Amino acid sequence: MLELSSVTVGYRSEMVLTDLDLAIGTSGAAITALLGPSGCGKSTLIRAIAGLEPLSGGAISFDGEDLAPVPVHRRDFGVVFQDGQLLPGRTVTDNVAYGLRVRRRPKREIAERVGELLELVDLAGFGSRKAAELSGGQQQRVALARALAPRPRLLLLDEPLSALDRQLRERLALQITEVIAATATPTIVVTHDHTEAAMMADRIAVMEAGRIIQYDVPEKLWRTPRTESVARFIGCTTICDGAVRGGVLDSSLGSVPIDLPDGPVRLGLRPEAVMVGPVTGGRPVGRAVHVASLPDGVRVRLSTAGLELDAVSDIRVEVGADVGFTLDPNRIAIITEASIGCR
Ligand SMILES: Nc1ncnc2c1ncn2[C@@H]1O[C@H](COP(=O)(O)OP(=O)(O)OP(=O)(O)O)[C@@H](O)[C@H]1O
Repeated sequence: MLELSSVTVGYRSEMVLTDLDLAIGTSGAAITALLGPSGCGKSTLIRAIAGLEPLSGGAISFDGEDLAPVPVHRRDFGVVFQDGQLLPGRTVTDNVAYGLRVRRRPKREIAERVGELLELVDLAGFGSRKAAELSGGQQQRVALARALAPRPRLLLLDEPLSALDRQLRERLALQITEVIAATATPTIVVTHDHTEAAMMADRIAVMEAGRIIQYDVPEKLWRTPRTESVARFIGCTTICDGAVRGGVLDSSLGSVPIDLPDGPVRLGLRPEAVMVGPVTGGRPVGRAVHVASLPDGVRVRLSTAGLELDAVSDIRVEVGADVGFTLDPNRIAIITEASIGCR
């Protein structure tokens, strides 16, 4: 178990992490994503866990051992940064072997382990190539192999995919999770992309302004974001209040059956939770103010009940037309810390 209690870290007088608490299970190949907007302190947190930033307050422990007196190289944590930080003029083999050489492992063991890892990251046969001669995706796979070579007890990945193009990112995200599973290494991966977080992680810790505000399995995070800002961060573009009575949710955006106890609720709506259809009796109506044809369907911005609402559509919609819409109760997010108003 990695436990952070009241962790505070600052640069000069400005505090970046303030009283941050988080407990992460570290058995097997569990992957935790650290998700949050740019500048919220994700990299600072990873660096603090790795021992690269001193704490101004609080404590970090691993399996009950306080890490304060344990220097970086004794923590047995593997770290991969955004740009891999390989030794560019050295071979792939030298790079992967680096951590084993500094630990003075026998030559034969190093050769075997390097071979095993290059196989695992799909770079067998690349051992004698210079790191600088590889593509960005290949370099990140070498960095992953290098971090895993000494069998770390925790792997820390700081935005390992952010320098790569989207298609490659998705492929590499899956490959990284396979490698982590094969080596059974507990991992924390930093990302600002919630889809990437869900592709890779078993649990997601959402960070905002130097604190963890929610730590949940992905399904729970999508369905029940704790605050409006978490809801917006995971893609809800409209926040609206409603009330449940007798299994029916009523709001200014219509009524839908829902499996929730009676009482006021606050909804977060992603475009996928709002489906456009023809204007028929009983269905709420909105005016299309913007229409975009995306690869996975038509996205419509509706003006209705004094607010703007993003929706998806299977039918052709013209800007300025009135259309009907319905909420999909299975895709609505229910914000657990409620207050009143629609925006
Ligand atoms: N070495 C440093 N010296 C001074 N301030 C720093 C330093 N490193 C980071 N900061 C500041 O700390 C805050 C958090 O930065 P950090 O890199 O931890 O955030 P992040 O969530 O990882 O952001 P991003 O997603 O953009 O990488 C920012 O305001 C940043 O400017």
